[in-house]
Amino acid sequence: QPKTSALVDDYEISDTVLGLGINGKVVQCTNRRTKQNYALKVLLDNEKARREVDLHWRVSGCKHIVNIIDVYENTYSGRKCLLVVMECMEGGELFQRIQDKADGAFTEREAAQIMHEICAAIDYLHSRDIAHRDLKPENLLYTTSQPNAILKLTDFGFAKETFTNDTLQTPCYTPYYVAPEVLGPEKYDKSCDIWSLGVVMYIIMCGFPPFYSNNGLAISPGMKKRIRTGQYDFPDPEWTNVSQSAKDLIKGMLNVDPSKRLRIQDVIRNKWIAQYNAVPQTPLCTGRMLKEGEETWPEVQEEMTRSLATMRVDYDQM
Ligand SMILES: O=C(Nc1cc(-c2cc3c([nH]2)[C@]2(CCCNC2)CNC3=O)ccn1)c1cccc(C(F)(F)F)c1
Repeated sequence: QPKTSALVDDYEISDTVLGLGINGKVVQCTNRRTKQNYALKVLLDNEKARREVDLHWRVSGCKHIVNIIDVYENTYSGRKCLLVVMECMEGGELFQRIQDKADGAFTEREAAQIMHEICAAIDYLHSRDIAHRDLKPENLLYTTSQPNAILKLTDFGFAKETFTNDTLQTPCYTPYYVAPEVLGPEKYDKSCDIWSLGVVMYIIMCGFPPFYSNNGLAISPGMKKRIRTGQYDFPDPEWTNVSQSAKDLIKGMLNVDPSKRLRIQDVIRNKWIAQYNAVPQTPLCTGRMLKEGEETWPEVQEEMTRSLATMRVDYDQM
């Protein structure tokens, strides 16, 4: 039910560009009446954009998902656009906030609390049979730069419904000739999100990614193999003081076999996440490592983007 009145009657669009999404550009805008700032995502109206908006709108009520305020369907220079007005996340990206902390101020307990927030968003999606499929650092934003800011997930450009047509799965209806792939190929889409959760948690705990290409290319053949075979470790000294339960949780999320990988219910029930307030306040070196790796951070983002693209293709073919 997008509005067909002109967005510009209600909002003034600023030329402050907040970022580029998969399907469109994000700029700041201001409500003419309330003078409140919002983020505006401009999408060319097509099937992909309709799916993004529809899925995002469905889950917009979750506390840890960026809320949609309004959607307009306007035509600009003869092109139909979908204009998505969202709450303005003024706290910036997750890893920028961790990097800006004073040295030694970021502890394992804070890391657990952050993971709890991200898991709440993924649990909200997966329990509604929606997979995000693009969970990565630049899609995790804070509401404000205050200490009590809330972390939220954004960009539903690759989100997908994962309903397994379980009507066929109940024994009385599954005709013997139904091919296995008809019974729910989508079951692996959710495990994409769990793998991403594992990578994000690994970086939160130490400030560098578990997988990286060592020859400067965005994705070296070696890196793809290391991801498929789960070749990563917890190198000292950065990981020396990190709890075993945190390491075990990461192992469960980075399991190379998607069918053996933890489900979101397993993750949020895990003690380290469920009782994040009881996690030891061990200082982590994340902020320092993020600062040291600041110049190569765009490559880390690029590698994660490519790994996700490969995984989406692979899982769609399973
Ligand atoms: O980005 C900001 N506010 C924001 C941004 C978004 C947002 C939506 C999407 C994105 N951002 C990205 C940008 C490129 C990286 N991926 C995410 C692509 N896809 C989206 O769907 C939503 C709501 N408020 C912001 C606003 C004011 C100040 C600041 C800063 F803190 F940087 F000063 C940031």
